[in-house]
Amino acid sequence: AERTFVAVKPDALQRRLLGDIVRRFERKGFRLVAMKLVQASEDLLSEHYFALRDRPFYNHLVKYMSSGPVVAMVWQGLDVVKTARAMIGETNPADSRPGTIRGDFCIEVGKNVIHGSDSIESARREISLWFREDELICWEDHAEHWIHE
Ligand SMILES: Nc1ncnc2c1ncn2[C@@H]1O[C@@H]2COP(=O)(O)O[C@H]2[C@H]1O
Repeated sequence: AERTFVAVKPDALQRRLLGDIVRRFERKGFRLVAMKLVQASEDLLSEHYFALRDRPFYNHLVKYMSSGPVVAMVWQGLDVVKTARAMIGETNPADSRPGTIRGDFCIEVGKNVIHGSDSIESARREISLWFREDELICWEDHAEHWIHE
C-alpha cells in the first residue's frame, strides 16, 4: 500500500492548527500509520533537507524547523503521495489555492505550516528517516470498503 510522510511544522503547532490539519487527512479517508511529536535535531533535519543544502535559505529553514516541536506522521491510502500534495498546496502559500492547507492557513514560504513527500521514493526515504519500523502500525481499516472499491 502507498504511504507518505507528512510533518506539521513548528509554526502550525504554535498556532494550534494541528487538529485541523490531522482532521483533513482523516476525513479524506487516509489511514494513519504513525504519528509522533518530535523536537527535530539539526542532524535529522540536515538529512531530511539534504537536497536543499546549497540553497540560500537552508540555514534559515533548519532554524525554523528546529524552533519547536513538529508532528511527524505517516498516512496510507490509494495515491496518497499525490493526493496529500494536492491537499497541502504549493510550496509557496501565495500560489496555493484556497481550500488547500497552505492556501487556507499561511501566507509565506518560510512559514508554510506543513511538509509532504513529493514522490513515492522520497516518501520511503523520509519515513525511514523519521520512524523506526516498529513505530509503523499496521491496523485493519474497517471503513476501507466504504472509501474505495
Ligand atoms: N525561497 C524560500 N525561502 C525560505 N524557505 C523556503 C524557500 N523555498 C522553500 N523553502 C522551505 O523549504 C522547504 C522544503 O520543502 P517543504 O515542503 O518542507 O517546504 C519548504 C519551505 O519551508
